[in-house]
Amino acid sequence: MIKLNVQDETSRLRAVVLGTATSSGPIPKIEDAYDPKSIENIKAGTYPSEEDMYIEMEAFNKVFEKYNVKVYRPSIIENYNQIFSRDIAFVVEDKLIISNILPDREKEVEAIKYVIDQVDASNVITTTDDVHFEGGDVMLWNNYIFIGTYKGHDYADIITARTNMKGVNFIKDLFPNKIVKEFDLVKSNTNAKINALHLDCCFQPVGKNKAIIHKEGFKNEEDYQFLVNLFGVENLFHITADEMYQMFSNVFSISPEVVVSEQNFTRLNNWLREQGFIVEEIPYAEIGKQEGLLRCSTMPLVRD
Ligand SMILES: NC(=O)NCCC[C@H](N)C(=O)O
Repeated sequence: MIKLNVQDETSRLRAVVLGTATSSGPIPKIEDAYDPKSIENIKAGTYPSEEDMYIEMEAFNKVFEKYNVKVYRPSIIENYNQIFSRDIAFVVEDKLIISNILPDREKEVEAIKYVIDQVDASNVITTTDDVHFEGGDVMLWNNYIFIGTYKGHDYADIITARTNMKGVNFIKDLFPNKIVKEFDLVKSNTNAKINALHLDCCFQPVGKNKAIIHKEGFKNEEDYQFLVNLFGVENLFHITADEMYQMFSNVFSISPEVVVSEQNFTRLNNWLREQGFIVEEIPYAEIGKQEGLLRCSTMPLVRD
């Protein structure tokens, strides 16, 4: 049995699901892609190859090995993209909540069934189809659960909107002891530089009191101000639209001291080191072409 425990974003990681690039399938047709950065790369002929993505994910896996983290991989579904494990389910305290994910990605859940089966069934939470959330939008931070959402009336037409207010309220009801704070995010189906696909695409805490943030990813200035007040402006690393596009906020914490980051994120990696972090740099830019990066590729099960 796996004894789930996740209380925040950065405590020492002990067990994690890491997605897989194996048999991720051919280059999708534009009409089958579900984020603007993938579409851009399909059009430009620069969509990443399975081989390149495999190499990047193995580099990530090596870092987990180095830190003795138990890694679970999804079972392989032939020709199906299973890279971004973060979104398909997520752990809050001792509960594993199965996402109602974008229908195009639904089969990804089957591939981690063998992991779900190792969790006490009373701690596995599912919900009805109208309640939407994806793990990239959900973040635990001490007494808070932060949730990215999209409140526009055109929600159903926005393929980059993955968490609705029914999803936010479901989590609120499930964890009455937590303060659930939702953030209305800026979305674009067509321009990745103005698309905060999930909360972790424009914001993420690191260490014990710092965070990476893209102000313009938040539709309401008050939401951004809320985070400035909570973390303190001196503890925030602000990223530009281009840096959001490169996915600077989607690094991944192995502990409050150790952050896995992309090797080309020079400005961020220097800041992290100045703050005293150990930065484990790996290549991940090919996977980044699908509008997800390191946090998106993981689903933590146990943190100390
Ligand atoms: N948490 C994340 O931001 N996950 C990235 C998912 C990328 C994938 N192309 C998607 O659109 O679902």
